[in-house]
Amino acid sequence: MVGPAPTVAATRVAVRRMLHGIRKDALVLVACSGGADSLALAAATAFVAPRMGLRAGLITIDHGLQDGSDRRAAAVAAWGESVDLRPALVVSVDVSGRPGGPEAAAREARYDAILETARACQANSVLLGHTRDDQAETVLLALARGAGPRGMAAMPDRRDVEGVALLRPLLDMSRDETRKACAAMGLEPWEDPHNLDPSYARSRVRGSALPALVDALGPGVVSNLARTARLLAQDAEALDVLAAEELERSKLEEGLSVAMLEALLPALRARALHSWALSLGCSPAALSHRHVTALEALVTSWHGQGAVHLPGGIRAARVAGVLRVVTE
Ligand SMILES: Nc1ncnc2c1ncn2[C@@H]1O[C@H](COP(=O)(O)OP(=O)(O)OP(=O)(O)O)[C@@H](O)[C@H]1O
Repeated sequence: MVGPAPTVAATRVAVRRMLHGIRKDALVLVACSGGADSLALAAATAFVAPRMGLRAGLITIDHGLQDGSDRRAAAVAAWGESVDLRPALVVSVDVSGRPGGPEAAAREARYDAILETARACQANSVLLGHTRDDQAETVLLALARGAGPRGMAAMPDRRDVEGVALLRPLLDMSRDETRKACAAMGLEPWEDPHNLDPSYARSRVRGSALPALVDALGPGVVSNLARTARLLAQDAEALDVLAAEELERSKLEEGLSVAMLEALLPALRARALHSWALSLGCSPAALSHRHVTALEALVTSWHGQGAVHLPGGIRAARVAGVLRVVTE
């Protein structure tokens, strides 16, 4: 008997590993754009989930940004139904009026819709088709933007967002492998024209910067960048635990002890201040490196005068040796 092509088998193994331990009665949703990565992922899930006693459905988002995007989304959902991914849902999103560039706005609208839909249909996990190549591109972009170790830690293979687990089983596979898996299954992926549009930074990284690095340094660059993300994620996790302990120690009734913060190593101080700002209600998306640097300056400057404006209308100031929220 001839088994599946190696790339098809690899996607199935990756999905099986990720789904291992998920509650049997739970619904798993695959987020599928119709592109090669998420199509290979959806096909693998359709194969693996019933054999593991799990129910799996599909969600495809119509961003409404291209002519015919509604027809394409409907075709992806119809394919999902045909392979027993049920429910197979099309969700249309409005990307206008969101902060950031068009790419960021579409991503934010997509994640909001995916999480909302998952909760509405009581799916506690969503599978996403990011590959090693996506991970390498994210690391390069974060490096070039000075996003620091947190940004370069890129995408975790698992992240829990208020009761929904976002799972990325294909992070160890290459885009080339997902293309080959689709071809081996006779599936025709959709090519997103945005992926080639040089007005998007990620497209330029995908189309020129990363291939140039591979040319200069060899094909191992992609997996090395992905490995960098994993190593930084481990470091970030350890530092976050330490910073949380220091933050607790620095807490006073009316704010944070400046003396305690000053005594911390810079990496721990920045993390503690970041967590503190989040605990005050700043949104993670809006809280930038710039805000944290300004908070640090407030702590470590000789006079510690002035106030830092944080997202969400929050103002922090140093008042008599205490970093506190000020309302005046
Ligand atoms: N329109 C969409 N509908 C549903 N899920 C999506 C959509 N766009 C992206 N996703 C999910 O997010 C993942 C990453 O998408 P992104 O566009 O960043 O990468 P990609 O490499 O182009 O992925 P793909 O080849 O699957 O489109 C996809 O694999 C998919 O799981």
